[in-house]
Amino acid sequence: MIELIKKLPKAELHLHIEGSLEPELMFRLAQKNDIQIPYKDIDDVRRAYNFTNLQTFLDIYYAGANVLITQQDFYDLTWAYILKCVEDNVIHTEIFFDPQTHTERGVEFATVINGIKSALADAKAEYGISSCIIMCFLRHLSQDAAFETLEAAMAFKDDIVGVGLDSSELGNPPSKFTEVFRQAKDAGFKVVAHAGEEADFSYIYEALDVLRSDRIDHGVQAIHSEALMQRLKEEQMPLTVCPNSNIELKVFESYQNHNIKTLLDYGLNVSVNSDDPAYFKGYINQNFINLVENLPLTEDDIVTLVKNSFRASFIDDDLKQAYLARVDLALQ
Ligand code: HPA
Ligand SMILES: [Zn+2]
Repeated sequence: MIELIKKLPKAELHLHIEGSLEPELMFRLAQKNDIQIPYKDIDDVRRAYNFTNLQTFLDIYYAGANVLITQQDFYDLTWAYILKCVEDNVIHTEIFFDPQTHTERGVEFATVINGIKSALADAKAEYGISSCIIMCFLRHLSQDAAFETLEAAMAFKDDIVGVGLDSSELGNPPSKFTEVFRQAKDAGFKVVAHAGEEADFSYIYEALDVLRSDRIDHGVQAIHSEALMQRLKEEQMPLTVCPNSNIELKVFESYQNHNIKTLLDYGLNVSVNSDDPAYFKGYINQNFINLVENLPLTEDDIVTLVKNSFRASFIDDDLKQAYLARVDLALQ
């Protein structure tokens, strides 16, 4: 099973680039940029990665992102993630970035996106890895702040495929951002939103009906509504599930209790993703491995999860078919 996981080409659809900042790079950048971080060494950092819910993680994640200052920093961050993609056989990746985490500290929008973009161009040239960029609005901030971010993004419209919604979910429902998502969708951006990670399934309905979401990030709380499950199945609405994240943030008590197999058996379009791999103990293959070691997933289930990652991606249909054929080829 583990051999199968490793040999299958995959797409990753739910990856926060700031969440791929490994402690080693965090230390190097902190030193170079003369930024204080509250850790004395790498072991100390790893000890701090002990979360009780989403917010306890976010506090540490935003503090870590403070070390990112220059375009080269964002390049190095992205390039380090690309090397993990090579290792894990990820051939297409759709990465999130949080512009407000950086612009609030005085780092220019252009600095961030140009660093990410040039690493992704090199990933294509060097390894043939395709990618796209999704910009997330921080939901703990106001809709006005999201509008400012959307305006800044318009200068990079061709570099950004979609907009998303992340950060503190509870108390910040999708409907807080109705107008800015309407404008983004009308401007031609794809729409995704974190919904039903910690908050209840009503947030998933809002993401679908109010934001006109093309995918739901996480979405695991859908399980509590039969009507919603039926709808997600009928529409084949993708859920980008992140098992390690859900365990580390205590959304489920253990891998044995994770509902991904139930969602899959129901006929939903679920995929496996790493979310914030530097913080949640592993990249995409490790997420798959943790699942197969704890749940009765079959080889066919693994293939379905992997194919779903391509089906749910924002690439054009021809490339999608080509990638699905590569999965079949790897199975021969
Ligand atoms: O899992 C997450 N949920 C919400 N916001 C986030 N920002 C990074 N990771 C996450
Ligand atoms: Zn996420």
